[in-house]
Amino acid sequence: MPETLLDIQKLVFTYKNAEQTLAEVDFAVNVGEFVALVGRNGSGKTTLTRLAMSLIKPASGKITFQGKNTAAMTPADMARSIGYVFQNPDRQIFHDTVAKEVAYGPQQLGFSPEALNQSVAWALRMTGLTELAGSFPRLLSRGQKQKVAIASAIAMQPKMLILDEPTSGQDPWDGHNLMELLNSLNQQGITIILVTHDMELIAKYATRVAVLDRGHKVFDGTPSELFSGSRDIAAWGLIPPTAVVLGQQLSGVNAQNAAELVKRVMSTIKERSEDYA
Ligand SMILES: Nc1ncnc2c1ncn2[C@@H]1O[C@H](COP(=O)(O)OP(=O)(O)OP(=O)(O)O)[C@@H](O)[C@H]1O
Repeated sequence: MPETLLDIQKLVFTYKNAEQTLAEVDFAVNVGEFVALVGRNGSGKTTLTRLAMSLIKPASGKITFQGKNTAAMTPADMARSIGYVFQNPDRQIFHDTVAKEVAYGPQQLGFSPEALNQSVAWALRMTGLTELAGSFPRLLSRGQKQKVAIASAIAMQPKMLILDEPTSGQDPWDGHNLMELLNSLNQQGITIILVTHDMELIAKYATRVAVLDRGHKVFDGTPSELFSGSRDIAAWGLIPPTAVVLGQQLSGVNAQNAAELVKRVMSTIKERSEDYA
């Protein structure tokens, strides 16, 4: 039996003077999963993660973490178990060196000096920041700042990491490096929830995808189920990865005919880029 880490049941949330943002959402995450949380802008993804962190409280419904009800827990309590990485790393960087920044969280949690040193060294090593330990974080590139935010989160030895659109605004190389980092953290046992609009990343890295649409969870399954063509994902504001569209459009092409294959691939890519231009 997989062990449930985060269990969200029948969660309802409404911002003041607004329409209902989340409507009876059920969402459970097991130990070791790499779950993508997707959906069009305003579908409620960030709200759901903020509820999981106890940054806001639901109108009704229940959230448990490792079987414990989080209703009376504060964000500081939740930070012991879940590392949260904001979309904009500038929102969570305050100290004048990378090392001090990464050490702040575990210091607040009361790590012993030895555990603190070990944890900070591990977090810097995992994120490739060891050489930048003495650097001023605000002068780093966006990709490096994002890694500082992740190092700060993992230095607290969380069971789970929640990242809200960490690759948005990054160049493809930084985005790729970041996903490889998340993949290796996941392989080291950290459960991951990734909020993203990037279907290519989901197809490559996620073990499961949950789709929110106007505050309702409308899909929860594997990336291959989501992209199998059996669901109208465009109605949820999602665009399938290029490889999936190619696979669907090229079925029946004789793969031994390389020239024809290349021609069809190129024209499909061109059509898609015109569709979404
Ligand atoms: N502080 C707030 N007060 C009032 N309404 C809010 C607040 N924050 C978000 N909302 C509204 O709640 C809805 C869900 O927002 P949320 O940020 O959770 O969506 P999202 O799926 O994360 O969107 P995006 O992909 O754009 O980040 C939206 O309609 C948004 O305008």
